[in-house]
Amino acid sequence: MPPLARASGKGMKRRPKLDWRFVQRFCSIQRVLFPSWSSQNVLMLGTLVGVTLTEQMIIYQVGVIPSQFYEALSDKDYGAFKNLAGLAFLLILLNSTLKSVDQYICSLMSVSWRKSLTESLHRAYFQGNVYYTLNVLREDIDNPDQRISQDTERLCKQMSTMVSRLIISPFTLVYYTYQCFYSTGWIGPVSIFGYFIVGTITNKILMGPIVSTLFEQEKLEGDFRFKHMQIRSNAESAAFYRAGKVEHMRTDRRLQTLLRCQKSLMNKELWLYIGVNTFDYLGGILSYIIISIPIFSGVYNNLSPGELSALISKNAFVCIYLISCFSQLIDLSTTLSDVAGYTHRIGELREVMDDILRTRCDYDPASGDSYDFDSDKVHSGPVDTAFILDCVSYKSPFSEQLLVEELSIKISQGSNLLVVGNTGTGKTSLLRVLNRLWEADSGYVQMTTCFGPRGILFLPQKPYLTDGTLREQIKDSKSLSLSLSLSLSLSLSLCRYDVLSPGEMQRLCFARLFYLQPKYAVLDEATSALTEDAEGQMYRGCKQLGMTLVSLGHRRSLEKYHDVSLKLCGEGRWELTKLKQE
Ligand SMILES: Nc1ncnc2c1ncn2[C@@H]1O[C@H](COP(=O)(O)OP(=O)(O)OP(=O)(O)O)[C@@H](O)[C@H]1O
Repeated sequence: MPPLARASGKGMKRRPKLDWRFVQRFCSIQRVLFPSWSSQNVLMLGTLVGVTLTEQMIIYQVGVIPSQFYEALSDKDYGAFKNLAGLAFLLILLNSTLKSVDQYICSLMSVSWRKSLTESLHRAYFQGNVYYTLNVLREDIDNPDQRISQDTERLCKQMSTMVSRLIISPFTLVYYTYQCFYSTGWIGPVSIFGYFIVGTITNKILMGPIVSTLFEQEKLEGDFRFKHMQIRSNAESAAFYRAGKVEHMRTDRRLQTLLRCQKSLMNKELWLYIGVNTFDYLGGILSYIIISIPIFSGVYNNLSPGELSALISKNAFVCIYLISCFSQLIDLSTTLSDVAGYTHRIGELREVMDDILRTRCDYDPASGDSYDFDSDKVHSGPVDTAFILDCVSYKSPFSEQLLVEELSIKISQGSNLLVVGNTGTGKTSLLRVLNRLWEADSGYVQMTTCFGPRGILFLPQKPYLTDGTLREQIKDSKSLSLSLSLSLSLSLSLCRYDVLSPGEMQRLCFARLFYLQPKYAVLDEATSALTEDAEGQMYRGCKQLGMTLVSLGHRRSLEKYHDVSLKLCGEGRWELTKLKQE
């Protein structure tokens, strides 16, 4: 099967836009945020609808109070004025409380959405080897880490700022359209709807280029952060190379590219802001134009000046509020363009992760299940065998040249295998194929023993230590059958890569192995940083614990711990020889 990387169509990538694809990706994200009617997010949204509806009722009451003030003042009715002032004060207090509760629920929802979306992305990212394929083999997805951490957070925040305005819009639009029609006849609602349609079309045109530029800006933001992370995690090596000057230049270059993109985004946003602000101010004038029509056509000629001012005040409120409902929707276009950019980035990541899972050769399209190396489920085969390779050919993902051709070998209990060969001949790649990180080009690979303590463990060339205490790295020190001359005590709180020497890290990996005591240990130059004495101690330890070893290495000293040698000779050739035991 061809490597996944070749399946990734770099050239087929479409520019992210506010299109049907956006709608599909947005809806698929909503299904993650609102998985069922009884989910917490749905309940929060329901509460928000309740709060905003009550808020709108109060706003209406507050809005019509000025017209009642006009009436009370023109009638010089002190009692009515006093009651109105008290009522206005109470309503305003209630309104501000409800508005704050509304904002509070929106913030809570943003956090809750982030939790649901990030957890769902994590589930896919850490399933099988998706994180490996995504970071190492796929070129079509930039900065997955940034998409999961920053873009998700921003998407949820922007959506939460939109939600309370959006969910209430249908109610306010219907209600105020009716009120507007009641006061001004058909001319009011028709002109306001026309104004909204023109505003929406204009903003849609202005938003187009913003979505793709925002997408690009987020990519460059990730690249810039990655550069700093690279320096942070390789600070010592960089310092030995005196790489400060070069790295300074390269990091500045990334910053400049990012800032150029940010400026271009701002230039595009300027036109959108001009559009949005023009529609906002036009909206303010439009309400008076609408009200003027029945007044100048003599509809209200029979009213006294006091009644007319009260009516103008009430009508003005209704029209202005309806226009402001539409203006708010138009204002959302800047937020919507952000939401579209982030939706595309997260949607694309989800699609690629699904694709990786689907294209795995162990994926069963009928059941949707995939063979999981983390579980105890393994292909059936002889009990005393770890791997069976039959006519296996493999190559690196971005090359057409086969590293090894038609390799047939059985790795069985008690037969320790040493894999040797020049640099780049495909030794580690063989382990990648065995571990199903890479798919073989042809042939048949079978792992007949489970991965884990009772089965097979891999010790990669570059030791992997997670965050946590030293004890957590090896689980417990009690089973160490060899004294590990680690210069660090077990109380060390954080065991990071830059604290331990490469030799100490390799010893720690062996400590893990001695603790877990697998049946098979696959060691990729696992003792390259140790002295021959220490190497001997480690290998003897493994043998005492009954492990069968598959080692990769250049040292001749390794031969005495193995029974068979597989030499990779380059250009696809290989040789299998029996080793003489001392
Ligand atoms: N992720 C990758 N993407 C593309 N090519 C890769 C990748 N990893 C390794 N290769 C290429 O595959 C070839 C074999 O690499 P491999 O790591 O198997 O070499 P090796 O025999 O283990 O070498 P060494 O003795 O230095 O460890 C090399 O040419 C390497 O550049």
